[in-house]
Amino acid sequence: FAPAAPAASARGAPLAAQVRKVGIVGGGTVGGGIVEILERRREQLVAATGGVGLEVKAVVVRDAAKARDWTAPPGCVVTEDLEAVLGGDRRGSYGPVDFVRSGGDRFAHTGDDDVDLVVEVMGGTTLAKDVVFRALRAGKDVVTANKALIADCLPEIEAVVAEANAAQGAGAPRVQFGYEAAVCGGIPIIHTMNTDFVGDEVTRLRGIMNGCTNFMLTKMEAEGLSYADCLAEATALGYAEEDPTLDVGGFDARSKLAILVRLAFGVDVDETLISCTGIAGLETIDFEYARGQLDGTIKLLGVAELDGAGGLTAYVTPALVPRGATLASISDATNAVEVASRNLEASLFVGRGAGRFPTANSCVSDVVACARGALPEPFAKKVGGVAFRSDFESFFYIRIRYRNAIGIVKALGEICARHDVSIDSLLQKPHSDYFVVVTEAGPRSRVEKVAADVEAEAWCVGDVFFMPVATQE
Ligand SMILES: NC(=O)C1=CN([C@@H]2O[C@H](COP(=O)(O)OP(=O)(O)OC[C@H]3O[C@@H](n4cnc5c(N)ncnc54)[C@H](OP(=O)(O)O)[C@@H]3O)[C@@H](O)[C@H]2O)C=CC1
Ligand SMILES: N[C@@H](CC=O)C(=O)O
Repeated sequence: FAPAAPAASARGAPLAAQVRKVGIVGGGTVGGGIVEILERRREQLVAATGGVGLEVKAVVVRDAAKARDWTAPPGCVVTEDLEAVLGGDRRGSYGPVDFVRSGGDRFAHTGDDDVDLVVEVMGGTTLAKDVVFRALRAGKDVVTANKALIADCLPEIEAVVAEANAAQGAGAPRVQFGYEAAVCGGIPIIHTMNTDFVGDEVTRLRGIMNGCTNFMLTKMEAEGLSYADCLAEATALGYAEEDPTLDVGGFDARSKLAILVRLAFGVDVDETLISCTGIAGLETIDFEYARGQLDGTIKLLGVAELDGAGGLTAYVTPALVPRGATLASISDATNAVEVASRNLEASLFVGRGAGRFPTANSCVSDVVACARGALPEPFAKKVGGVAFRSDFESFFYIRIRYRNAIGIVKALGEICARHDVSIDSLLQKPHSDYFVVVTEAGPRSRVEKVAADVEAEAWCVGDVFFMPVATQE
């Protein structure tokens, strides 16, 4: 596939010498944004692709009769029929590239209308998997924002991309797979990890990887809004997943972390083995202790680090973040990823992690790279010899609600001693039903045992909540 040199249009902008026919599966928050950007930036994108026009031929939705907050461009159908996008076989070729002038600067194909680039932005891991795999097997490039799907079956996707390329035959273009939007929305972290760290050795990744929950935590802390109100607002703004349990349960961040682990460390980790705690257990009192007693705030973090002894730990959890740490200042739907590495030492990537245009922007970047035949290989090579460990070490914050009794501190001390957990400090706001224990550094598994034993005490009310205390750097 060799794009021809662009000609100039009457308005001075380059004209499409060839056309990539794009089919989008999903016309919601992200899909609508992609349609809008491709239309708004049509001429500039022809220049960016080196003369290849991007024509959206079909947008597949669940309910074609539903009113949309975006407009289908001329020549594009909005349909419930997946065949409009998946039909046809593009193996070995991108098909005819002839076009005729059809009005303005828009060009239409004289040949078949089979889509040759599929953008999957419907979400889910069942039908979406069929869409992605079928498209790849038919020799179509695929761009997706679907981290749940990638984390769920990354090795399978890798195999299907390889299979699709083997079927292309000598001299035929590569079948490309792009997923920039799948991790941290608008931050170009996939491209960066795939290209800019190849000569480096990453030792730690730490970040805020879910926009919905960061938006919620920001609102809960700053405005004292309820969990339910914050989630409703995040949903209205297009940040939440169709099933918001994925956001608030930490699972969405876990999927993103699993993908980054592969790119940064060359290790495939079964994401279900990654310790994952969401934000549902947090209470107003935790923000009060974080702010008042511990000079910090609370963020949902994804962390992955080498332990220096051939092991890799990874986890998703709310964490107490010191006020002076960079991550403490990341608010609303913004995401941030800190990367510690041997050559670059400390790098920080910050940007919008969710929402229509930040996410659609990443999809469009992938579409343009596909049109230029320039998407890098999707997944960094695997390395051997790194063992994944699901337990991890940290200082911990443990919040306990209690009813008054004699000997609580003694009992707590005995429980901690039993599980080899060393107490750094005991904190209590005056006249509070709660107290907080901050531990010295130790494994999470021991703190979990302390929490279970405390919950069994007659003076303990409800569940014990615990989270790591993040380091400043
Ligand atoms: N929103 C965000 O900020 C981000 C989202 N993502 C990912 O992007 C993907 C899409 O998210 P988003 O746009 O927010 O989701 P939406 O729920 O807003 O949109 C989903 C779209 O897919 C369509 N759809 C769903 N099921 C089917 C089906 N069975 N057949 C045909 N069409 C179907 C829906 O059709 P209909 O409209 O008719 O119901 C809708 O148009 C997800 O994988 C998500 O994780 C990634 C990064 C950020
Ligand atoms: N629900 C996700 C959307 C982007 O990935 C989030 O809030 O981060």
